[in-house]
Amino acid sequence: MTRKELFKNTLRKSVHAWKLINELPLSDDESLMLRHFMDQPGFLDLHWRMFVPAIKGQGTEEQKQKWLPLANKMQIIGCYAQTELGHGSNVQGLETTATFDPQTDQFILHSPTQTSSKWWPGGLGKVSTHAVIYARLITDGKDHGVHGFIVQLRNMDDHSPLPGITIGDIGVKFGNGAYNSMDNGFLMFDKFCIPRDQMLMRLSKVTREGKYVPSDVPRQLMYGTMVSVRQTIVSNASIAMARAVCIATRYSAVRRQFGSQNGGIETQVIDYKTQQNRLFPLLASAYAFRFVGEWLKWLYTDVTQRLEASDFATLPEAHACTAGLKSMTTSATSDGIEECRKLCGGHGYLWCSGLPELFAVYVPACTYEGDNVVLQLQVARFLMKTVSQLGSGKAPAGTTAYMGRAKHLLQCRSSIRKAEDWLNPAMVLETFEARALRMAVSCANNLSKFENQEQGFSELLADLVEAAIAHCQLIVVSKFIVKLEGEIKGKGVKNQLKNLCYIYALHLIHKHLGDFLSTNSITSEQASLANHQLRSLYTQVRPNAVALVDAFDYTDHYLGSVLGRYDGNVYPKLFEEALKDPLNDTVVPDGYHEYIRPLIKQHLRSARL
Ligand SMILES: CC/C=C\C/C=C\C/C=C\CCCC(=O)SCCNC(=O)CCNC(=O)[C@H](O)C(C)(C)COP(=O)(O)OP(=O)(O)OC[C@H]1O[C@@H](n2cnc3c(N)ncnc32)[C@H](O)[C@@H]1OP(=O)(O)O
Ligand SMILES: Cc1cc2nc3c(=O)[nH]c(=O)nc-3n(C[C@H](O)[C@H](O)[C@H](O)COP(=O)(O)OP(=O)(O)OC[C@H]3O[C@@H](n4cnc5c(N)ncnc54)[C@H](O)[C@@H]3O)c2cc1C
Repeated sequence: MTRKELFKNTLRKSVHAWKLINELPLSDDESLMLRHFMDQPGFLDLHWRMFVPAIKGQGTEEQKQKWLPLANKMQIIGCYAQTELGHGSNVQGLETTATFDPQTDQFILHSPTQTSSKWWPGGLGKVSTHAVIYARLITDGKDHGVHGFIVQLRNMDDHSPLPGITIGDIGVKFGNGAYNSMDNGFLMFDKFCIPRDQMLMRLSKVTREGKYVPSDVPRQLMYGTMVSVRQTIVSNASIAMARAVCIATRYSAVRRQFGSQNGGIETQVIDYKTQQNRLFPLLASAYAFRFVGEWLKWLYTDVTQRLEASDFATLPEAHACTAGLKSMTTSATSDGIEECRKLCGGHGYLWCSGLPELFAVYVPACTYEGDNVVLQLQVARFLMKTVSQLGSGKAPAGTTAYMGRAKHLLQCRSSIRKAEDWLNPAMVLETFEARALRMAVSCANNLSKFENQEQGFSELLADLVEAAIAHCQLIVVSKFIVKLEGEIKGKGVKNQLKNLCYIYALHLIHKHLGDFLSTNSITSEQASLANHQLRSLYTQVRPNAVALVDAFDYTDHYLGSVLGRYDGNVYPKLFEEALKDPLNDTVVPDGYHEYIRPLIKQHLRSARL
């Protein structure tokens, strides 16, 4: 499809999905599943996952009563317009202004520079009638920082931009289809006025007289919508990873290369230890991210309930966990999808393998909802704060509770003696805890050598990110282990999950061996025992690998992959797909008479001379 066709077709699908949601009717959770099966980025994502939650989280009761019924019935369509051309990560650096005018009781929205243009918001370019806009609030010449406002963008009769608003699509993005179904947009305000009651005023207010009244709740609640979406992105990482792994596993069982004895059949590529060493950790990650996603959903629900009761104690941890796990799981999934493409050899590069499109549509997850490095630095700040409070009498809680055992974890030596010890959950956990804590403490010690903490933080950014990743990996491993300790239905399922859990943990040890050795969390002998155990786990997973991806229950239609077909009938279907290509519509291609024939003839002439 051309971009215009793709965009219009996504509108058609979105509106059809909305019709089904109402007619069937579907619950909120089922509606999200429908979005998942629609399988194309579109304006509904931003409307439901960001615009509506932003109003719910930051609007007053009155504002919610006014706007939510309209949004819930989709009589208005909204997006989340925070990022600008010049600033995305640095939200406090946004430039759009919202200046209160006491004469008219309005805010004047203005884009003072080119870099202050809103740039990237999904659904903004062509669809949304409204947006939650983030702008610097100015009253009486004073800048109160960034706040949210509900703004109508387009005329409700003919969809034209309202006077004072310049709006459009930012252009083609990575890939052919992929994220191009979405109208990520730009927007500039030229002294555009909105009524005062369209500032989202749950967190702070501007009175009729123009007085700014900050609230006593943390200003970070303004970032609440991002916390909510980061949480869903973690579960989505599992879905995308599982999809790629399903394709690569099924195809690896079908594909044969080398190893034929006396004209017999060749070896299935899935039987090569190198293939297993690349594939099975990704299979394990798909399961691991699912379980950590379930846990994160619980954590998010818990913090939301606490916030409603004005208990803000767990907000920093919820922020650190959602930011860190969003970052870690999306980076691993993007890399994992690309690895699955390579695991499928040359055919993985064909569009009909389903992998190029999956990669192209998935990879911006490393950037949107917070650049992955910037987010790990938030985790690092949280860890440095926790380390600095050790010994102050305030016991670390939640995912940093292990830091409360710092005295032991800083000096303990791993008691792994044989390969099977690496299947002991307590020993594995202690190894990850020791590594994470020692990396964090080492950063804290290095930081303390700087007179200026901010300068030290800047100097140590790379180490801090690694410490944050170590902490996040510990969370994922520990939540997988907790899952195994709970009730698991199905004969033999627990054993399979156990294998995957230890593959996940041990492959991380192998991958980050430098960390584990340099922190003395394990010795090189213990590392080689871990590798030995890992190989043994691969052998145990091998006979069940296809069943473990079938368990994701993805239909052929959803997978959209000739290589990942359930029936394994890959080669005839590759031919069928090839023959569908428009280049094969004619035997002699367009351009033959114009370019190929004259070229050949010229050679023939010179050959005769
Ligand atoms: C597959 C699809 C799935 C779902 C579909 C849904 C949607 C469609 C898909 C994509 C849509 C994408 C939409 C977007 O991208 S919207 C734009 C997203 N933008 C960002 O994420 C920007 C990232 N930047 C930030 O979040 C912040 O600027 C920052 C990096 C966190 C820094 O903020 P700043 O105010 O300067 O804070 P600091 O000075 O660093 O920290 C102050 C203090 O605040 C704490 N903090 C920061 N953020 C939060 C938060 N969210 N919640 C709670 N607390 C927070 C921070 O830890 C620090 O605490 P101290 O105790 O140390 O003071
Ligand atoms: C597909 C897609 C959809 C999007 N949808 C929306 C949307 O609906 N609404 C919306 O408001 N926005 C949206 N965005 C914007 C998105 O949220 C931002 O692009 C994202 O937050 C990253 O910010 P940035 O572009 O400013 O990156 P930058 O911050 O400019 O990052 C550039 C580089 O600088 C590094 N860097 C930046 N700051 C630091 C630091 N402090 N320390 C170390 N390194 C640093 C980063 O790691 C990165 O390598 C979308 C983006 C994409 C790609």
